Amino acid sequence: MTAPTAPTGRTFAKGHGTANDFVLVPDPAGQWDPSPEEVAVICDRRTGIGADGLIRAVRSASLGAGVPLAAEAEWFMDYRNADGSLSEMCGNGVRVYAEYLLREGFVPAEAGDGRWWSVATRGGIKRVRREADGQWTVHMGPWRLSGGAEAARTASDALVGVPGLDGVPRPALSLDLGNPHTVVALAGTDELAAADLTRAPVVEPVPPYGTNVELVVPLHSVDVTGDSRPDIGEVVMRVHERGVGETRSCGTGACAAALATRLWAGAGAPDVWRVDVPGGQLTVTVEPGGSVEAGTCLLTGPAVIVADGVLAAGVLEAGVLSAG
Ligand SMILES: N[C@@H](CCC[C@H](N)C(=O)O)C(=O)O
Repeated sequence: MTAPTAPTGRTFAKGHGTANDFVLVPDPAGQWDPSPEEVAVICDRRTGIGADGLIRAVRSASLGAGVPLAAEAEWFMDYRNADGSLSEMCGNGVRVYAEYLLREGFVPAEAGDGRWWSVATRGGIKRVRREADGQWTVHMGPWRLSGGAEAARTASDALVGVPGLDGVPRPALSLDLGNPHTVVALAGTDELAAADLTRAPVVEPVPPYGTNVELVVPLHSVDVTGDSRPDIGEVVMRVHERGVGETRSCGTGACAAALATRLWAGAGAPDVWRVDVPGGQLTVTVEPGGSVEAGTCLLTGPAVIVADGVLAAGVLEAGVLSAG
């Protein structure tokens, strides 16, 4: 059993992006390094606050001398999954984190004025921008097919058994968005609804660091400008997240879903994709200059802070003890 390290009476905020929800804990000086058990206690939906993940707001400079991130990004997003495991990146979380930093006054008010500024993550520096409608756009930085050129050629590098379906493993594509993803196309929305994501999909070969699995059904592409090249693609997605289970949305997963579907659609596929998730809608924009196997993309979606609170004294200690 790990001894609790958090002072009790700790404040937190609760927020979500397309119903992917987070507990945000301010720790500017980097004095609290929660154990996996403590994170799990906080994220428990019955005995804790309840969330898909915990975000610790830490000044990059407090991470230690020589951390190169501090010069570029004042704040580091320390992201933990609900089971206490670390992740490199969270696309919904970084938007909610940006909204939280702005609301707390941790960044100047001008950071909400449509300009780009930077947040540090384990997956590298991510630039964020608040749009006029209050949504946030994240420059997600580099993505790549985990299987490189060969995966681009075969359009698949893994097999996924989806619980609740016919038991036949489906071809899938692995992508790296800073964190790992495996995208599987299903035949239609009936299959998507029938998948049982209370159980983890079985991925072969087994990814060395685990993976988030996206089930997708491409819908249609729309030619808005009438030049016969589709301008917007649309895909519907459910996700099983590493370290959590099924969630109602995943921002990095939406990017992976859009990028895989775009590759499968072939030459002339749109660069802008609407991704419908159970918790809402996200937009993924593939930037020019990439190839079929690597590039950069943007993610746009909402970020909402819904509550502020104080963790009651003794909760972590009691939770960690009862979990043990
Ligand atoms: N929901 C997030 C991804 C969170 C991390 C993921 N579960 C992992 O372990 O990589 C998103 O919006 O991207």
